[in-house]
Amino acid sequence: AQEISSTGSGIGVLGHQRQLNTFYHQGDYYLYDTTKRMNGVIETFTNQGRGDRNLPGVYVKDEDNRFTNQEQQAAVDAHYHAGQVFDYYYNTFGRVSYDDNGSTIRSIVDYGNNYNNAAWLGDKIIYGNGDGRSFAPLSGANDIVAHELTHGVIDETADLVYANQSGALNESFADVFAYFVDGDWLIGEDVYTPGIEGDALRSLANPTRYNQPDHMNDYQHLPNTRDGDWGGVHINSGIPNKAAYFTVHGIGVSKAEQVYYRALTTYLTPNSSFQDARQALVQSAQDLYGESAAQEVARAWDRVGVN
Ligand SMILES: CCC(=O)Oc1c(C)cccc1C(=O)O
Ligand SMILES: [Ca+2]
Ligand SMILES: [Zn+2]
Repeated sequence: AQEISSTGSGIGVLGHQRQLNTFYHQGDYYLYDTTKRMNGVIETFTNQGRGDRNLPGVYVKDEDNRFTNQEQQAAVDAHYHAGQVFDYYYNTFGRVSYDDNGSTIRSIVDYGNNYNNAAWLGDKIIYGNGDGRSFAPLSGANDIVAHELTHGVIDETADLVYANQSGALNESFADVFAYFVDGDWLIGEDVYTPGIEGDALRSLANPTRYNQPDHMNDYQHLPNTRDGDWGGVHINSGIPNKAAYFTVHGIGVSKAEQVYYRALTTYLTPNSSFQDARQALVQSAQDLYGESAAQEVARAWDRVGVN
């Protein structure tokens, strides 16, 4: 049968026109992108609102290669933003997909019912559609897509244990690379509370704005349970997030992204603490850019009380 890669179009969650890499197969066009290097395929499924027992759901397809229906919007953005994040990691670090071995990036949208979450499940990403009040469909935010795929990168590199300080670092590195991809200090702002302008899930510039600590004096010792957010991984991440904000202002974003990538892929290990992260980042800055950059990174961590 004739099978060809093709270029389609679509409309995203916020009404943006998107150009899409699709695949023609037996009369239909699929959200299946084979244009990436080393056969890095990007494919998008819908779970049609069912739960995790039905993963990965069904391929998203369209008969005229124009994915313009309302119910296709979440899939359009999951596919488009996954391609953007693949390109970011390849163009910036030469990394081919989350595992640097060209693994398929598989996204599933329409997960669950009114699900206000997104998650990396080890080899796929799931996105809820939100309940329309707390969230619009979550794949509509490129920083959320970057955050989830970075969880994949982290698992394949430092593999930071998702609890307590290593877990807060896991969360922070996911937010920091989301910042590098999206370019602003807010996380999730494009889909968070669609009825309220200007707010976000988190802010790296002002963690306290969204009830996160930005200094060790306010580190929250919580139980390593689901109710304790695994020791506060989404709370205490405010401290390394603020250090990242100071680091970018110290050495600039182009150096900072190489320093963060080198720390993640060379020095950090599953049980790394905030202190270990400071050392890994200072050493990476020293390796790549010398003494003055290393001192700027050390200063950034001094300012959040991690010495
Ligand atoms: C920025 C993306 C993010 O934080 O996604 C999550 C949401 C919305 C709820 C629960 C967990 C996560 C996560 O990926 O850590
Ligand atoms: Ca953002
Ligand atoms: Zn996360």
